[in-house]
Amino acid sequence: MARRPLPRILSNGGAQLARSRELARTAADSATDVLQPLITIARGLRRLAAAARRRWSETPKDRRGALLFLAASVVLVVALVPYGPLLAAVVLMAAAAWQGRDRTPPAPEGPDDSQSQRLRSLYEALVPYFSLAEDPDPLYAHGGAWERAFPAYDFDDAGRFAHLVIRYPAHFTDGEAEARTRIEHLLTAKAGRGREYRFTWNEEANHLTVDVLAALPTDIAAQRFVTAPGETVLGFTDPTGVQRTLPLTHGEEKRDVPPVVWRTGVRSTEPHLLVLGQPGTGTSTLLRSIALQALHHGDLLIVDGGGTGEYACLVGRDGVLAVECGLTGALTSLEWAAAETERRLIAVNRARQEGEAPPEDARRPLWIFLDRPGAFSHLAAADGRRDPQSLLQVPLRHGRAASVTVVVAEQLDALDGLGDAVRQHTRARVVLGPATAEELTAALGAPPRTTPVDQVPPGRGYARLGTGPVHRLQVPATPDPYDDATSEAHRQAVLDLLPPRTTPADGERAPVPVEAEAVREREMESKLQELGKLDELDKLEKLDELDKLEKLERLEKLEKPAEKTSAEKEEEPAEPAPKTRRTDAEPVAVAAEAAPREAAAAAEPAAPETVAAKAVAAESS
Ligand SMILES: Nc1ncnc2c1ncn2[C@@H]1O[C@H](COP(=O)(O)OP(=O)(O)OP(=O)(O)O)[C@@H](O)[C@H]1O
Repeated sequence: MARRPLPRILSNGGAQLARSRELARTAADSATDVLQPLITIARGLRRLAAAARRRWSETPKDRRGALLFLAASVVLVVALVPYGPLLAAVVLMAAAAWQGRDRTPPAPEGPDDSQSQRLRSLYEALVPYFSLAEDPDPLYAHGGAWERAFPAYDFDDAGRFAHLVIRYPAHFTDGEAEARTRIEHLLTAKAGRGREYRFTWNEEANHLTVDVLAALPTDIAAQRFVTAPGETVLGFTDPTGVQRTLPLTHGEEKRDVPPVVWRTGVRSTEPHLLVLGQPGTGTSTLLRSIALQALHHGDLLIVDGGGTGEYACLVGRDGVLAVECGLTGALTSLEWAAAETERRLIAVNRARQEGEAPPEDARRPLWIFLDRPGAFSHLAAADGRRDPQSLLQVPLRHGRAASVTVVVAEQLDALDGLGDAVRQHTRARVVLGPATAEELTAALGAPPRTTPVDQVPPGRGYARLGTGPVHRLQVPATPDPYDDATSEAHRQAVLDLLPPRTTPADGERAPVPVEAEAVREREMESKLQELGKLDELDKLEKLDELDKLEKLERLEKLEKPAEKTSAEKEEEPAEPAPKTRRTDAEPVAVAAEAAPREAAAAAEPAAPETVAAKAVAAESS
């Protein structure tokens, strides 16, 4: 059956409604202008009537008769006098017009004393920078008129500058970064530190505009953002920075907030991301936020050099191929990722040559997250093994065509330790936490247009996509749900976004019947006694049952490899076992973590995952 088109109001209703609203607003404005005298007279009549009513109610009852008589006499006289009614109407209208006039007191013109004082002292401070000895008509001179130099200004309730336009002489070298920076430093100091300012230099008009920026919202929790496939929300920024807003829910409330959206995939010009920041500034949180968004359309591989278990909530989730915390696991996974990128490239090229669409398993986005690669590089160098960063070359170079995206997070001071490939190919950059203008320029490739401040909340920083502008950024709160310090609302928000677990998490076991569990626990305790680890029992009491069992298993693991000779170790297969998750029509369950884990345990006998993780943390601390 042929489908009937929607009524026009529904198909392009948005534009029509907007136009109609605009027309209605214009008509209302014009009508208000034309009818202004009538409105004033009506308002005046209302006020006169109210005054008459008040007078009547205030008059004592015994005098009301006399008042009524007086009013009636006046009406009679007016009626009898020639042109009396006409004159009375004119007088009444005039009185109403006078009473109905707009009585809002005009805003006081010009600044008050303290504001004038501020403007004058700022003017005097600028004189050495903007004056020239041989200038015949100086705009800036000691004791000169600040009114000419500051054509517009605004103060906040605390009496500090909120907005300021500064005129400067044409001879000022506004094209030189150092000259501008000098002025910006001075203005930041004079206008009050601890606030963020945006400086807009209008070189054509010789104007500098200074705006104080409001703090970015820190109360936005993780949630399903309304974005297209291939779009990732890094965080939120100023409304002037971007042309789009995202509808968000905040408890019961709904609001629109301007996002910083990063586009990945085949058409992206900045297909990989580098996140930098001081420890504790929220880099892992940003990676977790991106991972939760990426999981809707793709598969993830997470390699965590921080070793603090920040990604434990993702282990075994549908779409999460692996979460690696040890060096061997990291190397194995990244080797697989490099091979998978090559496989995808070949598949895509073959499909193109045959004039067909690339196969689904070469198009499904694959995300590689590498948190703190520097820690692994250090370990690998100490152990004489390959630097995991070198395995990122292929995904970084060819990832775009193969729908492979790399996200690297590193500490700001370790920027130089990152490999060339990482630095060259991560054209999307984020810096979180306090950073100097020089550090920001080195990391982002351009200075921010706003003044960095020393005290910022976690998740606050700057983002730059390719050669675009530097945006202020606040990452949505996406805490580790297993962290005790996480609030219940934020924990639930993250848990709601996690896909179901399809494979047992690494180290997890199927629920053990209660009896069997008790037997295992007895076994464990006797084993600990044998090992002379009785003091450990105190600590273990605090853990729940499963944790105890897990610990026992790790102890067993620690014992076994120690018995092997190094020759035996070399004989063991170190062959990587790729954890492929096929995404074509016949999905195969994630080739569970077990295989690579076993390979990892075999190839790295003296350092099982947790030990390696602790070592990494110790190395880096
Ligand atoms: N956007 C955010 N909103 C609210 N809290 C945040 C945000 N980002 C981080 N935090 C909080 O700040 C703390 C540190 O965050 P996170 O662990 O992500 O930092 P990090 O830079 O990875 O630090 P480290 O390198 O020490 O792991 C955590 O308690 C986290 O909940």
